[in-house]
Amino acid sequence: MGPVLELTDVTITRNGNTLLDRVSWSVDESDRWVVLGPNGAGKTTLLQIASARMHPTSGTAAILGETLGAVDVFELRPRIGLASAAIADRIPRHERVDDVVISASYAVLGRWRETYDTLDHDRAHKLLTWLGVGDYADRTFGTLSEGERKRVQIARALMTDPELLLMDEPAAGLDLAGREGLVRTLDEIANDGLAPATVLVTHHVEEIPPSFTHVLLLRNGGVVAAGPIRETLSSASLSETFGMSLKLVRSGQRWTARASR
Ligand SMILES: Nc1ncnc2c1ncn2[C@@H]1O[C@H](COP(=O)(O)OP(=O)(O)OP(=O)(O)O)[C@@H](O)[C@H]1O
Repeated sequence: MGPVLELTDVTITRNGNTLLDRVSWSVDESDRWVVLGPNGAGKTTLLQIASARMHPTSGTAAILGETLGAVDVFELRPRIGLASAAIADRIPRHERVDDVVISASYAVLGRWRETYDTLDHDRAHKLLTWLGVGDYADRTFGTLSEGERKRVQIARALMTDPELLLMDEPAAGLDLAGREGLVRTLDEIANDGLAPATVLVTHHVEEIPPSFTHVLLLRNGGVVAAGPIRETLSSASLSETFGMSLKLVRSGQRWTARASR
C-alpha cells in the first residue's frame, strides 16, 4: 500500500481567503503525525480535507488510495476515524455513552433504530475501557467531564477500526492531570501495533506524545516545515511557525516551549 494520505499542492480558498496554500504532505501507514500551528493557521481545514469532508479548490488529495473528487466520500469516511470539537458539539447530551461510540458504525450521531450485534457492543465496551472510561458506558454524554468526553470521542473515532485516525485538539480544555493522562493514552494508542496512521492537531508542543514520529508545522495556510520530529522540530522552526522567538526544550521524551525574550 502507498501513502495513507497524499496531498499535492492543495489549495483551499473561501470568500477570497486562502485557507490552505499549496500544501503537499504525505502520511505513511506507520506514521504518527503532529500538526502544530497558531490559531487560524489552517489546521482544522487540513483535517477537513484529510477526513474527506472538504475538497481542494485546486491540487489533489488522495486518501487511502482514493482521490477526492473521484470517490464516493460516504464510502471513504467510515474508513477514517475523526475526533473533533465540531463532531462533539453535535452529540446529543442525553445520548448514552456506549451509544455515542457504537453509532459510529453507521456514521450517525444520535442513536435511532439501527440494530447492532454483540460484536459491536463488545468492541464499544472494549474501546471505552481502553480509553479509561469503561465505567461510564451507561451514563449520558452530557454528564461527563470535558476530559471524559474527549476520551469517549476517541473511542468513537476508533469504533470502525479506521485506517486513518485524525484528532483535532483532543487535549483542549483539559486540566494538567487530564492532559497528562490523555497524552499517555495517545502514546499507548500510537504504540499499539494495530493502530492506524494517526494525525494529531495541537497548539502545544507539551501535548506531543513521546512515540509520535513526524511533525507538520503550519502558518497562514502554508507548510513551514514537515518531516521526522527530531529533525524538523526546533526553536527556529517553531519560532517561524508561531511568529515569535521561542525556545524549544526537549526533556526526556517530551517537549516544552517558552518565549525566549
Ligand atoms: N468559510 C470561510 N471563509 C473565509 N475564511 C474562512 C472560512 N473558514 C475558515 N476560514 C479562515 O481560515 C483560517 C483557517 O481556519 P482553521 O479553522 O483551519 O484554522 P486552525 O489552524 O484550525 O485554527 P484554530 O487553531 O484557531 O482552531 C482562519 O483564519 C479562518 O478564519
